[in-house]
Amino acid sequence: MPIRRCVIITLAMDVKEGEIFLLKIIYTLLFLSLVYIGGKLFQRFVRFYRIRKNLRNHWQGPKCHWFWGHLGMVTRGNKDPARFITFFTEKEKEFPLGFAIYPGPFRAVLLLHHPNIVKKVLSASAWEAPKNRSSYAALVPWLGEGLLVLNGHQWFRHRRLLTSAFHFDTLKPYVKKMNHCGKALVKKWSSVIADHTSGKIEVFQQFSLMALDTIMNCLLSYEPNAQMQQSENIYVSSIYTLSKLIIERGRNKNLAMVFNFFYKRTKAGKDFQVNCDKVHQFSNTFMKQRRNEIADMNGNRSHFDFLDILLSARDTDGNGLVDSEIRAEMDTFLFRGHDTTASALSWTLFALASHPQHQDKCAAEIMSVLGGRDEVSWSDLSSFPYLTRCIKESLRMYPPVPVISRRLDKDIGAEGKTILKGTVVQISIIGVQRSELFWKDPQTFNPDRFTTESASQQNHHAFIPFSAGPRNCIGQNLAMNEIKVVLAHILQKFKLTVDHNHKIVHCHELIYRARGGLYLYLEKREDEKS
Ligand code: HEM
Repeated sequence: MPIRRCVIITLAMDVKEGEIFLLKIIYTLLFLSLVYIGGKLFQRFVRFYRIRKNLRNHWQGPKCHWFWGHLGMVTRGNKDPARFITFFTEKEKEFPLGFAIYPGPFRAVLLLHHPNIVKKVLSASAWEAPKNRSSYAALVPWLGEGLLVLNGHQWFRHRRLLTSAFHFDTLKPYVKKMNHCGKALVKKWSSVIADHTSGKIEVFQQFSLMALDTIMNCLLSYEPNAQMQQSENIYVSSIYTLSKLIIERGRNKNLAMVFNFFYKRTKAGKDFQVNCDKVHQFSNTFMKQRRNEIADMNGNRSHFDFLDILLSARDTDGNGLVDSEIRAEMDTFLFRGHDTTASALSWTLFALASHPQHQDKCAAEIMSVLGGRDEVSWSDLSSFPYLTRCIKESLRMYPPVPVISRRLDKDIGAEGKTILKGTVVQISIIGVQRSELFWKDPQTFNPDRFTTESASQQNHHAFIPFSAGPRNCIGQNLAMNEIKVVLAHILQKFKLTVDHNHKIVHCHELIYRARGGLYLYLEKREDEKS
């Protein structure tokens, strides 16, 4: 007798009619669930097969293993961290539009570095080309569902509610706070060097703390004084621990660490959770305190910052953001608003230190505009054309965010090719900005690429450090203002030179940074020595 019939008969001997009926329903549901899961898996496989076939037929890529693909080519924990940067830039001659890579048997990614195709993807609506959430997976437990990772209607709602926080009227009073933090940095650096001697500093760490002071001061009207007391402030030390843990997780050779399920069980994963809790506690407490302040003053608060806007923003139905959404935005903006700016400041100063002729021109421009004042005003910001060109050239060569990722939700065609719905696309900002097809001598630092005349002849999507289209960087004006103010303070006082004994290891870890630090020598400017 077949086993199935035998089981049914045995069951039938012990159970009543009603129970048999119930069992039949359970078995049917189980069977239907299996069919559903199988169908979904089959559907996914068919979609992946179509995408892979399209990529194989129309988008060439570097040679790879027939089954494992390029797994191992860009491996985690690669011994050469600069490999990641070169990987994005060196394939351009071979594949001028972009190329496909297969990081394993069931994954396919299309890397784009041609401005015309990049334009098509970036100008697609946020629904047609949503963010690829898996590229932000490690950040989500910390940052929550903020603007950076949201998609669809939620993203649209948040972006609309937050846009007024970056209008010029809101940004204007921030310049005073930027001056304050820039001056504190100069004071700190002055103490590093004794008169007529030179001092060595690691700029990434210095700018990171300064940018954190600035962003918290601007957005929350709170100064943690991170520049002076990094380890004493729980919030500051926690976000440094979190960044460090995320970077270490990215370097970890153990592939299982990609999955939150395994990572959460490790010591590092538990440490990560403890620090996430501390950061969230800070944001929650701060938010509640501000609510009380607003209530105490019957809404008559004298200053209006980002947090005030978060708390008071209402959509057309009169609904505002709930506490968890406000906290996610606070955490997102404080994190995203400091590390990127610190990277931009570090690389610009490095570029100027490597090219003294440009550094001197910037310093002369700053001194002529400020005329001895030690405060940069809002109107001064548009009076530094040479400095602005140098900053842009640095953002071209060393984009703080070198790559961004999308998962297409519709077919997109460009340059005679089609990218199918469902394809994961990586836009190589660094590849576009160092393309030999669009930039003459792309590896040379040349600020004159950004004169009004040269810029007008350039393909607009060949320079996208802040991305472009509906999901461009909401904080770009704030960032540019801060970079100008801080560099004006530094270059007015100091002359910088490169430490040629220290090898610079370029890498992409959360942002474009130098592994092991970026060291420069400081010297007081001649006119400052007297
Ligand atoms: C030099 C400094 C900066 C650079 C190079 C930069 C670059 C970028 C890039 C490339 C994106 C697109 C990311 C993607 O599509 O995945 C982006 C988005 C974003 N940036 Fe920035 N950023 C900078 C400064 C800032 C600052 C100061 C803030 C906050 C005050 C900020 C907040 C954001 C947010 C919230 C998004 C997500 C916007 C959205 O999806 O609607 N960024 N940034």
